[in-house]
This record gives sequence, structure tokens and C-alpha cells, in this order.
Amino acid sequence: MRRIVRLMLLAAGSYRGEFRRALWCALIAAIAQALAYAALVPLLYELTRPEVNVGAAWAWFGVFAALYAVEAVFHYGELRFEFGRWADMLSDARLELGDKLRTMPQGELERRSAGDLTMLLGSAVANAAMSASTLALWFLRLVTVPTVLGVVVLLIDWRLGLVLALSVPFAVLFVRRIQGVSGVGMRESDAADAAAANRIVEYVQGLPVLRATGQVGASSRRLVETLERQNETMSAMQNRLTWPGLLASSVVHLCLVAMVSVGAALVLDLRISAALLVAVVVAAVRFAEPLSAVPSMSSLFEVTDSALERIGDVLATPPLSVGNPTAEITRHDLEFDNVHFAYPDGPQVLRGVSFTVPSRSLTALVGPSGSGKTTVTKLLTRYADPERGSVRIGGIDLRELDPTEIYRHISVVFQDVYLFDDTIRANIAMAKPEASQAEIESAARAANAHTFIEGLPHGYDTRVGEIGNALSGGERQRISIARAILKDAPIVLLDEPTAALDAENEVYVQQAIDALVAKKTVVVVVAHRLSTVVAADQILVLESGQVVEQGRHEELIARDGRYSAMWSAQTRARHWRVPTSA
Ligand SMILES: Nc1ncnc2c1ncn2[C@@H]1O[C@H](COP(=O)(O)OP(=O)(O)OP(=O)(O)O)[C@@H](O)[C@H]1O
Repeated sequence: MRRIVRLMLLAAGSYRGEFRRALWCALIAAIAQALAYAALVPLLYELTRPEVNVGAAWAWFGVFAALYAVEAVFHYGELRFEFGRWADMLSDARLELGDKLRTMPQGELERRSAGDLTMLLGSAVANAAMSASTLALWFLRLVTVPTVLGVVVLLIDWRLGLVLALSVPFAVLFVRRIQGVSGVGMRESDAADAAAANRIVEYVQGLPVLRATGQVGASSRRLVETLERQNETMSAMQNRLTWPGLLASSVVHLCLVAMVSVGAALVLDLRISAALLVAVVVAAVRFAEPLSAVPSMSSLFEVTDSALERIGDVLATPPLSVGNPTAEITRHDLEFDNVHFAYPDGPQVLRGVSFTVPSRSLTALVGPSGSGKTTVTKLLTRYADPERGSVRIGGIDLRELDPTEIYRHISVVFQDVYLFDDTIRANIAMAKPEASQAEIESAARAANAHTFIEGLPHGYDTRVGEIGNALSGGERQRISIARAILKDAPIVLLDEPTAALDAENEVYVQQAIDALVAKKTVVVVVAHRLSTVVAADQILVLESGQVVEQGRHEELIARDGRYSAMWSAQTRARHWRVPTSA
């Protein structure tokens, strides 16, 4: 019982007050309904006994009708909450969860798959909110109707009342059994649902690659297998619930049979009248009715429980801590101080990385694939906190800073560009929504994007979804660079595009990047171009998560070490390519 109330109040969130009022309405409605059923006993008795007392029958009918009227009024009060507030409750819960996801460390967020998050914000919230109110109603009916009717029958004839009361311990026993079975089942079925959701997202996202590699068949087989497993889990749970469900309703029916037998014996013994027995049996049927809903109620309870567990898990994830929410960045030099970092459940990626990036400088990160270059740039945006050591901007540890303050000073252009399904204009103006058309256009021109945007069906008003994959990788890159140029943050983190772009796009993108970094205070770039590396004020050579060399191009060449070896091997290549085995 306490668990149910906890679940319900949790789901009700900030509408607790109204939810409590709705529960009171539901309770009064349930009691009125039970009393109306109870009023049927004297009413039927008056109507069926040999010498009908018309006055008394009308009086009982009046009581019966009045109680139903009370039930209707309070039921309406409860429904008003359900229909009026339910949507608000859902949207509030989703917003709260969305907010939580926003402040969650990026690393934590990435740990959860897209399918999981879709289920969380979609069905989990809906299940929790919907079943909480349905459960409340059922539970109140389950408790009040049999209690009131049991007491009434007990008052009329203690022997008949006793038979009814005897069914309760059996019913409780079966409720527990059903809860146990459906609890395990629901968890399995929930896991199967999440696996299916993940597989569907993965399948749809990966379709272009699957088509290109001729793997559509193999992957759809995997998808079908997951869906089949989901189906089997569901059927297995239904099967496991069949017997306890049948037994629960049998207990209830057996009790009715027992009551009719005892009643018949009493009638034959002339201890009670046949009319009274008929009236009591009608009430007893109502007594048993809510009990037969127990199996479905039990499954619903588990659905709610598991949905709330998911939600609770997200809400319990500690947000990025902010040591000093009012701290402000006033300088833009960067510092890594003995930083150690590993992704969750992954090997050590950075091992004691230390370097400083002075203001007004360009730092190039080079090194073999997997050496940790992108991770360094991610930690500069507080993607996650280092295990040991500290990352600082303008001398302030990132853990002290509000993430919004960090993002205000940093523009990021990575190779994977995410465009929202909104207009091109809105996508560019993301970091500066109040930007004028002139500002947006000027940023797009600087990023070499204006001409192709003008050529789109509705120019800057073209929605990204409308043109689907019609934007090339280079065009998406240029929109993302226009975004960064418009944002005009003093620090730029950049992952230079690799040769994945075609020659024409590459020239455009490179010009756009040059425009972006030209006037910036601090630039950290994962460098793939020789020209960037040679022009850098500082080159950091990373290897297996450590800075193995550091300096300007000429200094490193003169040192004749790791960088020099890479340089000799790559000078003929147009791009800065460092083989993993190098
Ligand atoms: N989100 C992640 N979860 C777990 N491991 C990760 C994640 N991102 C990167 N890694 C691992 O961390 C290591 C360093 O990756 P990182 O992307 O920083 O290297 P990189 O030098 O930028 O490589 P590349 O030049 O290929 O982009 C790799 O072994 C990689 O597999």
C-alpha cells in the first residue's frame, strides 16, 4: 500500500495537492458506490418478500439513487483531474526529465542508447502517469467496496458475512503470488522492449551503411530476432499469469458458491427468508467484482513500478557539479594539469596530460588514431570530469564553472555535424537566436555557405528535414562553421575535416575554417592539414594518451624525435595522415 502511494505521489510531481484531492474524490465515490450496492440489499428484500412494503421500497430506492448521485459527482471530480491535469503532468514530467538530461554529464548521456531515452521520455513517463491514476482508482475500489459490503452482510447475517470474509485471506495470498510472477515478467518484458527500441533506432540509422555493404538482410534478421524475443517474453509472462489469474477468480467464485450453499441451508432451516438471501447474494456478487480485477491491476502496478524505476534512475544521476555558479571566465588561456581520464567501463585514455595554451595562440593536436586528441577537446567542454588532475580556462577549474558559462566562451566544430530539423536559418542562429538576417547571412558568407543556401528550395527558410540527406558532408560542415562564426566565441575547438570531403568541398570548408580561426583568441585544432600544423604556435604530439612531444614545428623537426619521424613519413601526403602503427 505504501509503495502504491509512493508511486502515485512520485508520478504526480508538482500536482500532488490536486492529485490528493482527486484521491479523496475517488475514495468518496468508491464508498458511495459500495453503500449504493449495500442499499440494494434492503431494497431487493422489500421487493421480493411476500408482503411488499411499497413505502419502504421507495425509501430504499431513494437512498440507492442518492448514493449513486453522490458517486457520480465525486467520480466527476476525480475524472476532472485525470483528463484536465493528466496532459500537464505528462508534459511537466517530460520537461523535468529533459532538463535533467541537459545537465547530465555528456559521458553519462552517451552511455544511454537512443532507444532507451526514447522509451524513457515517451512510454515510461506516460505509463507512470497513466497507471498511477488508474491504480489509485482500482486500489480504492478494491479496498472500500468489499469492506463496506462485507460489513453490511455481516450485520445482516454473521454466518453469511463470515463466508465472505473467509475469501479475503485467499485473495490476498493470490495477489501476492501474482505480483511475484508479474514482477519478474514485467522486468523481463521491459528489458526486451528496450532492446527492441534500440535495435529499431540502430537499424534505421544504419540503413544507408547496411545498404552500401549489402548487410540489410543480416541486420534485419537481427532486428526480427529481437522483435521475436520481445514477443516471446510477452507471451511467457501472459502464460505465467494465466494460472494464478484463473485461481484468483476461482477462489472468488468458490466463495460465492459457499455463500449460496450456506444461505440455502439457512433458508431451508427457516433462519432467514429467501428474499433476504437473494438480496445478499446480489451484494456478494459486487463484493467479488473488484477482486477479479487483481491480476490486471497487478501487471499495471509492475508497469508503473518499472517505468518509475527508469525515471528514478535518471533523476538520481548526479548532475555536473558547479563549485561556484557565479564564477566568470575573464581570460581565455587553457590548461591541462596532469589529467587522467577513462570513459566509463573503458581503458585509460589520457594518462597525466599536462600543457598550457596561452591566449592568442593556435595549438595543433597530432598523433595516431586513438591517441586521445578528440578526448582532449571534449574535456575542454566539460564533456566529463577528469578522474585526476584539472582542466582550466583562464585559471578556473571547469568544475567550478556553470556549463552555460563555459559554452558561452567556446565554439566547437567537430566532424560529425548535427543539424536539427528546423530551418537552415535557425540552425545557424542556434547559439545566437536574436541574430538579424544580415548577421546570419554574413556568417554564412564567411563560411562559404551563402551561395549553396540561396540555391535551396526556400533559401534560409528551407527546413533540414525537407531536404533530408540532400546536404553533402561539406555543406553540413559549412553550416556548422557559420554557426560558430555567428557565435563569435573567443575559444574555438576544431576537428579538421579529413579527406572524406570531395576536393571542391574541401577547399570551401578549409577557407571557411580559416575565416573562423582568423580572429580568434584561442584555437585548439585536431590537425589533419600540414599547413595548420606548420603554422601552429604549438604542436602537441599525443601517443597512447600522453603528450610525448611539444613545441613549434621547427623545434620538433630539429629534435629529430617522434614528430620528425612522422613528418618525414608524411611530407609527400597532402593530408596529415598518421598511421596507427606509426
Ligand atoms: N565515447 C567513448 N566511449 C568509450 N571509449 C571511447 C569513446 N570515445 C573514444 N573512446 C576511446 O578513447 C580512445 C581515444 O579516442 P579519441 O577519439 O580521443 O582519439 P583520437 O586521437 O581523436 O582518434 P582519431 O584520430 O581516430 O579521431 C580510443 O581508444 C577510443 O576508442
